[in-house]
Amino acid sequence: MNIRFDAVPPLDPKVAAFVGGKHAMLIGSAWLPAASGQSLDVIDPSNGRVIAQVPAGDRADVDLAVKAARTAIDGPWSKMVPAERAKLIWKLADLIDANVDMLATLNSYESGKPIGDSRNGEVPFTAETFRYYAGWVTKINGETMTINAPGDWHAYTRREPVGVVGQIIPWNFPLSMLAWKVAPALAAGCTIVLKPAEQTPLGALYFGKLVQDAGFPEGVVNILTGFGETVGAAMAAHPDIDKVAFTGSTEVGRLIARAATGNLKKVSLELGGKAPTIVLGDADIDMAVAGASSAAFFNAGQSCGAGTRFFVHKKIYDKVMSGIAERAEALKLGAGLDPATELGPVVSQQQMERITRLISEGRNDGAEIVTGGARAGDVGYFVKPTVISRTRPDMSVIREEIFGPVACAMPFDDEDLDRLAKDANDTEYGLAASIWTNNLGAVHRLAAKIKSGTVWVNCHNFNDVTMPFGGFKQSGWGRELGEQALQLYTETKTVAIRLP
Ligand SMILES: NC(=O)C1=CN([C@@H]2O[C@H](COP(=O)(O)OP(=O)(O)OC[C@H]3O[C@@H](n4cnc5c(N)ncnc54)[C@H](O)[C@@H]3O)[C@@H](O)[C@H]2O)C=CC1
Ligand code: BAL
Repeated sequence: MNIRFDAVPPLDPKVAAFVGGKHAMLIGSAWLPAASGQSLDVIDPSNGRVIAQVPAGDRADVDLAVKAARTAIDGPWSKMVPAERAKLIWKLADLIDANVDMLATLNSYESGKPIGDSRNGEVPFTAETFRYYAGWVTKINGETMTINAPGDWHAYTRREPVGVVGQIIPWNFPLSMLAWKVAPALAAGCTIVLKPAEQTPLGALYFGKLVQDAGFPEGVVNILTGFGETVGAAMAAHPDIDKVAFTGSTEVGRLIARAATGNLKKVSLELGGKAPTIVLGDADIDMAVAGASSAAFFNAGQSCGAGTRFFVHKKIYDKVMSGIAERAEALKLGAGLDPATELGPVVSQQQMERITRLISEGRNDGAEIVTGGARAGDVGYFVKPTVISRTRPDMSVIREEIFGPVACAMPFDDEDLDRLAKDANDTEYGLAASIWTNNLGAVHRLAAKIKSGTVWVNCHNFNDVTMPFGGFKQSGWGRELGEQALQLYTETKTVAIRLP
């Protein structure tokens, strides 16, 4: 399997100037180095080279950013009329669109994902998310109640911003994860301390510049770079942060939930997944093969909704498996910035080692490696798109979130929907699932039985800003996107008035 290294166009001079410039954190209206003076390296995952250095903040920087966010929520931000806030959020969306080339390049450079996915998918989705929540600002209403008590009463609820929110995001979708958190929080009237992942801080820092260009009051959005164990942990434990929102591993989600008990801050968590992909006997095979391949290989499998446990009816199993393997072998591997790349590197050496370790465990446990099964090349962090057959429910490839381009499959021969749902639910996770069939009865019965926040039918990894996304079981707490995300960032206050 060849990896193209020679087809990366030179960086646009404006992008090169930003990447090569001195990076600082946005705190209030100032761009500051870490109080400790420390920095961390940002790596190009296609070759392992350092492309930039950003501040490695710690608790002192978190304190400063929280103060700035507190001042902003007590100040001009809370006094701004909703329509004015909506205009600012809309303007930010327009600036994201206007800077699509810069943002897409930064996104693909630091994460390794194909530039087409950033340029045509993630960045437009980011802008759309801000536009959608700009629309909500003027529609966050309370209710009036009819009271069950003698006398005259007027009772109503108010929806108020939860306050200063800490938002900790991952590297797999650096810009859309930012938008899923920042946009509804701004719409609700909160102020924000945002921490991008240490692997992908550049897009978030450029976003900070756009926040300033849009004209947000100082301190409404603060952006801290640094490691999870320092900046992230300090945010989770901070006594003056009212809510923390996190996307990442279930392991860190647990740490955050524990740390947040200090001041009982509100917590929302979007964690791991191990999505079942159920292909029934009547499925359109071409559609299922294309969809299941994309479920496993999109974003190099670094998606919490990725399809990783394929349950395929025995009568079409060989056809589906050979179709997925054929597609895997045809994928063009290369740097994210090469426009022809279909599968980029995974984000880091650590992730590459984790993925290849799990593949080896699958092999040692007796699964069949149909294709792939190892690192690709010896430069950068590429993993061959891998198809693993004849897996068993007890294998670590089936139990653990792999977060790499790996499809694991097992056949079934009895279309007993209760049994299928039981197998699909045999995981600690419950984020997403997909069903491939034209049998409407089976669709609705399975959709009701599967314990996951999203069930896709004849599609996978389909997210829309209107559709709530989040997990059952150990996949998290709360729902992002749609109207439901506003509940994560608002408190309901009841006002009951006995009329004189
Ligand atoms: N649900 C999702 O979308 C994601 C799931 N993951 C899962 O996590 C696995 C490991 O990836 P990692 O990058 O190590 O995930 P992670 O959970 O360590 O990192 C995600 C974010 O959490 C921060 N963080 C790390 N430790 C923290 C702490 N103690 N307190 C507060 N914040 C902290 C990181 O700096 C980053 O911003 C992946 O293989 C995958 O299974 C990773 C990224 C996204
Ligand atoms: N974490 C939400 C988007 C995804 O990983 O699929």
